[in-house]
Amino acid sequence: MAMVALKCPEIEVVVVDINEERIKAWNSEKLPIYEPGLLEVVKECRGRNLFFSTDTKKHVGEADVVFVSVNTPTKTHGIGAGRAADLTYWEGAARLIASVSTSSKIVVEKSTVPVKTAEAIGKVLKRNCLNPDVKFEILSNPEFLAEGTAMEDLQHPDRVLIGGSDTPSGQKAIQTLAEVYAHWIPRERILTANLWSAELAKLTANAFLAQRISSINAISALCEATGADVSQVAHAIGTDSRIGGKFLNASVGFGGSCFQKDILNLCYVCESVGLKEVADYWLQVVSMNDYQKQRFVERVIGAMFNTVSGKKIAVYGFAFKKDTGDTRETPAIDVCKGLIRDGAKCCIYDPEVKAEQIFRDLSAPKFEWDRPNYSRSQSHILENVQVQSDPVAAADGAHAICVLTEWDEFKKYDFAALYEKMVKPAFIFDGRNILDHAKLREIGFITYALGKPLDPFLVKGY
Ligand SMILES: NC(=O)c1ccc[n+]([C@@H]2O[C@H](COP(=O)([O-])OP(=O)(O)OC[C@H]3O[C@@H](n4cnc5c(N)ncnc54)[C@H](O)[C@@H]3O)[C@@H](O)[C@H]2O)c1
Ligand SMILES: O=c1ccn([C@@H]2O[C@H](COP(=O)(O)OP(=O)(O)O[C@H]3O[C@H](CO)[C@@H](O)[C@H](O)[C@H]3O)[C@@H](O)[C@H]2O)c(=O)[nH]1
Repeated sequence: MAMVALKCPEIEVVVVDINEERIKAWNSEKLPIYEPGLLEVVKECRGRNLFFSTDTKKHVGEADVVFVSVNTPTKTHGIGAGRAADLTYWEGAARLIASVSTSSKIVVEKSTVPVKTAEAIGKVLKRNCLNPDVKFEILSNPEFLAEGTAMEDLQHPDRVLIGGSDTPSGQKAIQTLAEVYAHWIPRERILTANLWSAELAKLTANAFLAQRISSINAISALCEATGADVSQVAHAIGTDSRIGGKFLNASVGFGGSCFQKDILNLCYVCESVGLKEVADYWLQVVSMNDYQKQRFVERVIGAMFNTVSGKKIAVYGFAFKKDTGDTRETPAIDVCKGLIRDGAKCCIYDPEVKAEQIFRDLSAPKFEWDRPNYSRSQSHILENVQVQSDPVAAADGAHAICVLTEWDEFKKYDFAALYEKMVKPAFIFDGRNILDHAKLREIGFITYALGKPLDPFLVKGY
């Protein structure tokens, strides 16, 4: 919405949220999320044609176009728990729109939703609006930005997708929204589709992207077993223009609020229409991701003589990727919990994630719909977690460093100095393959690089 305000000075944009704290932060110097370049844009537009308010009734009532971007998390209980999207917030927003509307509106689905949500929302809007002259046109306009690069993604998107109904009023609404984006996006990049295609395209895009990561992560395990190098394999296949080179970085696992949620949602939709085999196919992407996190934990414990009990392990990076403070579904949660379950003491450093957030994430029970064995109390977890604001202090007296986020600053650290402060043998487990492994070995570290030929120290029988 900040980008719309920036590019369309004649449009008044009001962001409303029921969360007062967040709106207060949006109106301050310290925004509620860290996203490079966002503060500058907000500062330029705020008070001009961009406003933040908790007065949902007033501003929704006055709007011609309402973008609904509320959260659509995975259901945690009831029918479809662990798979289906929880549409409570969406329905709440739709009821509010219906109750305050005195003029016709375009309602834009910006949240990621299951296919056919527009149909359900249409019914809620129609049945709850008291004024029979008010008409609602629903559009699906899924968002494809990635966190950490959001401003660049919004400024130069590969495409914008707008789905609407085939009726004349549906087509008119599509054109209205297309004109907003046409302020800065070339027309040929503004794609139109029917509602169901647009809704399904969003889930499919995330499923395909996540599938690439799970595929290369599966190959990373095979590389370690055979002496191949996953970076070389990824480069070799990525130069085939049919495959392409992006999203082939092997990692400790994908995280973020979207990939897992949206694949589970896709699987639920498949199951609901009787396509069990299709659901099983996509579910494997999530299972492979869980396997990769577990494999990393086992690698750490196995390398350190099968025991991490009482050992301090420095964890570098807690965010789910670099350049964000977001920790939703970050692989660091599962990895830290896995190490602590085996007795390790994790000392975590992340340049953007606050200590309260880390403690909250590690104390919350994971939604364990598929892993009943993990349902132990979380209290022992927190006793074994320390959060450090200094990476050197985090490594002081540690047996190992685990790199779990690809923050650029990690590459610049003085690892020789860190080595001096650590217990020997000192280990480094690079879950993002961002460090100079040859140099680390020269310093004396036992170095594990994901999907790369194993350090002789880690090979059985050495
Ligand atoms: N985060 C991303 O990078 C990203 C990218 C593409 C799509 N999406 C999708 O966008 C949606 C939102 O994601 P998010 O990460 O911003 O979630 P979020 O939980 O950070 O934010 C959602 C906000 O909606 C507010 N809200 C809930 N009900 C409301 C109501 N009735 N009226 C007004 N405000 C209400 C909440 O208070 C919250 O601040 C999800 O469907 C997500 O899948 C997110
Ligand atoms: O080669 C890669 C690329 C990414 N990742 C990991 O995958 C996760 C997701 O990364 P990314 O997709 O860059 O960030 P998100 O903000 O989750 O963005 C995804 O999810 C958004 C929400 O739906 C979509 O809008 C975006 O298009 C889609 O990329 C992160 O943990 C990354 O570290 C890898 O492990 N290897």
